[in-house]
Amino acid sequence: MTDVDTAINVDGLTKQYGDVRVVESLNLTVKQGETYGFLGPNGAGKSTTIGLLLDYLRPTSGTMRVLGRDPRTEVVEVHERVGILPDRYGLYTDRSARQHVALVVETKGGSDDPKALLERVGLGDAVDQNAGTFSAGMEQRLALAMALVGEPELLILDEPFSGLDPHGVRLVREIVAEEAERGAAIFFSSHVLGQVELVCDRIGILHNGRLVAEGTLRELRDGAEVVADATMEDIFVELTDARVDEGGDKR
Ligand SMILES: Nc1ncnc2c1ncn2[C@@H]1O[C@H](COP(=O)(O)OP(=O)(O)OP(=O)(O)O)[C@@H](O)[C@H]1O
Repeated sequence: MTDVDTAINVDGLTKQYGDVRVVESLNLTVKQGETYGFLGPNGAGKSTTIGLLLDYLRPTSGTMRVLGRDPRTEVVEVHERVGILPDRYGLYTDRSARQHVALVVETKGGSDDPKALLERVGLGDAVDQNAGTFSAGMEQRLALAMALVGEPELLILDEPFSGLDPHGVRLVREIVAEEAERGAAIFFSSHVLGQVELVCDRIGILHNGRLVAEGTLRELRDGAEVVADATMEDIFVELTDARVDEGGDKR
């Protein structure tokens, strides 16, 4: 597969802190236009992987390509073309939602209408409200609007359902589907397994920094020795618990 066909390509990626490898020999490919769910228990290494892809962190070893570019040497080009919802983001308490989105539009040199993007994420009534007055769910919706600026070729979303009520969860799922329909690749981490099951083309399960399973829901079901109608949660528990038992400890 050439770089043109791949949104993300990771080869032998390792991140080590002291003696502890939090991401270990990770190989991962996300195709153009694909929706890929990146799952794993708390501390599995999902945010670290995302941090490496976006050059927030530097790997110990391994190579990466994001939209054909090396994030270590071409970070500006990568960030221009990727819509990012990080796990932790800082909002300006004294700036409105509109100002936040406008800032991203300006940075990316785009022409999006901030109000339209905010309406899309359900913040139509809070366009000119300061982010300092926002609830956690409203902050998450604003961060998503910022990620959507410029119709990015790739969306990297770290826990996009975090803090959202059921309406918000459904909205994010619909937005992910719409973005995929437009042709964007979407790589997102999540613990909301029912939603992952509904929107992802492929799913990767990370455990203790290693990819322990990858494939379509059907392929994961077949590989996990679970019943035929097993849910994503059944598969997740089976795959990640088994590994803990094998290893004997849960770091
Ligand atoms: N700066 C650091 N120094 C040492 N260890 C770190 C550092 N940053 C992260 N870790 C460890 O790396 C591991 C992976 O963390 P990471 O945040 O990537 O997990 P995650 O899969 O995103 O978890 P969660 O689902 O809880 O968000 C954890 O054990 C964490 O304690």
